[in-house]
Amino acid sequence: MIKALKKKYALSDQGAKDLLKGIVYSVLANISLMFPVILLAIVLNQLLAPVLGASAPEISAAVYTVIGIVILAVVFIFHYCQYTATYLGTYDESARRRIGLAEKLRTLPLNFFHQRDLADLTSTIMGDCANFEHAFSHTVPQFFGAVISTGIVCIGLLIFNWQMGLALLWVAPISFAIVILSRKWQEKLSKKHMNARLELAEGIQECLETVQDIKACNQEEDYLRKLDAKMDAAEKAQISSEMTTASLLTTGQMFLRLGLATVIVVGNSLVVSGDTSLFTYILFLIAASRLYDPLSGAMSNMAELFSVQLQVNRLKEIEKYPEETGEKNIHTNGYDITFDHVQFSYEKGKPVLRDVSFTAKQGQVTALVGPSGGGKSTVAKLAAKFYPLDGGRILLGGTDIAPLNSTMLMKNFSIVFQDVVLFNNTIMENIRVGKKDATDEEVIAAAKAAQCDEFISKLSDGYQTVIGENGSTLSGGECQRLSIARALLKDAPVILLDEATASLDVDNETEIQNAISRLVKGKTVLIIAHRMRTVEAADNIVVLSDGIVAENGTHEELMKENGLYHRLVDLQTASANWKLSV
Ligand SMILES: Nc1ncnc2c1ncn2[C@@H]1O[C@H](COP(=O)(O)OP(=O)(O)OP(=O)(O)O)[C@@H](O)[C@H]1O
Repeated sequence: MIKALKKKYALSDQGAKDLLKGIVYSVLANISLMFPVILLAIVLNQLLAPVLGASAPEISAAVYTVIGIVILAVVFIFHYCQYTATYLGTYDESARRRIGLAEKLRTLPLNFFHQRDLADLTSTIMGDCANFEHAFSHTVPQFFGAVISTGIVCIGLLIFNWQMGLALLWVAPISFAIVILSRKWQEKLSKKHMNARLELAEGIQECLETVQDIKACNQEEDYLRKLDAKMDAAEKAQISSEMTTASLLTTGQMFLRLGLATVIVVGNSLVVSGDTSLFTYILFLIAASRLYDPLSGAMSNMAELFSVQLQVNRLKEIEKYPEETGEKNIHTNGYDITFDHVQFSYEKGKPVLRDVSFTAKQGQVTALVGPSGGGKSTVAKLAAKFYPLDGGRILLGGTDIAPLNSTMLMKNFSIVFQDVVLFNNTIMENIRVGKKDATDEEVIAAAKAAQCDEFISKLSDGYQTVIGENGSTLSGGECQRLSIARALLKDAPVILLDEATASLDVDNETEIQNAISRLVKGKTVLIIAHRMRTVEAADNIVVLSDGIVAENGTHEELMKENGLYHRLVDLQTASANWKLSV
């Protein structure tokens, strides 16, 4: 049972045990609610007996009072236990689930994050987990509790008097069938609603991230119109899903109440014919009022369970995603990076790299140049094993990186990306990301080498200044220098520089390049730069065009070849003389 609950609702061992405990206490709490009904039937039977000329056992008011108090105590105890088992258990499980998800995300390959949409992931981690909290505290135990306890009571009532039992219960299977048979329909509408909500979340996130550009292009109206359309779609999907569920549910619940009419009709005729006692009749009338409430509740819970199952499936998708594996002990013979007939595509059928082969030697600077979209950044990312290849091999010091553990492999790389990522933390900690155990002195030395010291000293709190989300309080060039400082601090044997000096002015660029020159001594350096001037001194230049290596050699060799590289240099020289004219 615990295993089945674990599997169905993606629970931990403890979570499944707590849920089972919650269900058992829900059953007991529901059954305990029948005790006052039985006591009431007995009291009514005794009160009405003289009026109706029937006989009933004489019980004193004191005895009824004592039994009443005992029943109240039992009801209270079971409800208290149900409350603690379901609510406390659920919140503990919720904490475990969130921590588990975070742990899982930590172990997933980078590929996963490139495949999944950020808004979708946020919605699973935040929204779905909050929905689970509600479902597992207010719905799941109550549903199973109501179904099991009323099932037991129904069996008892059928054994006690099968005719009256049938009159009371014939409606239940039909009512439940209305809700169960429409499950596929409800699920389809819930899915539609969920997708519309996700699209809206993506739209809002995109809007917040690009608010500057939207305003700069005077696109607010157009953008808000599109966002409005997404809101309308989400609203319509929600109304349609909820209205359908509510209509089906109300139909089922109304049908259930028909049972009261059949109890009255059948009970009347059985009492009149003398086939049943007045006590039985009264008992079934009261039972009808008590039994249909939990059954109605169970039907509502069932509808919520259908929708929760969709979210559980999304969670299971993350939990099932194969974790980052691979050899953790990495042995390489030096740090040459070799691309050996590499083929790669982001989307099936759309090749981005076709048969790319070259070697970036240790102790040398290898530059990747070429027209935009030629595949330079992709090559740099593949060198660090961000994605699996479609064909060919990438070797680090003669070792194929495909079977290696990415996290361990990454220890050999210092990377400065085009898009700098900074955290909403102090400058000191943002640089320290490069080397967790670096001393303050080491961090400051790296910052000085990356020409950061000057602007940092002008900030009110110096290295302790908090720089806002993704360095929002700094300029593009300052962010880039921090990212270079981070790479300098890491001091790994392989250095990937993707447009590392793109946001710097000429003075800064020269100084940073001096710093980088110190950093790269004896290392394998793969550098992507659009300014040909930056790569003239490179030991090897790989010209990538349309996913293939078009040319390969030193600046002088490539200039002699008079091919694509030559044309790119000419173009840049021409553009250097370009002036803005009005
Ligand atoms: N995450 C991605 N998903 C799908 N396609 C992508 C992705 N990243 C890049 N591409 C595509 O792959 C091709 C190569 O892109 P890449 O960024 O490697 O080129 P690049 O030479 O670095 O370009 P640029 O000089 O403009 O930065 C392009 O056609 C691009 O549209």
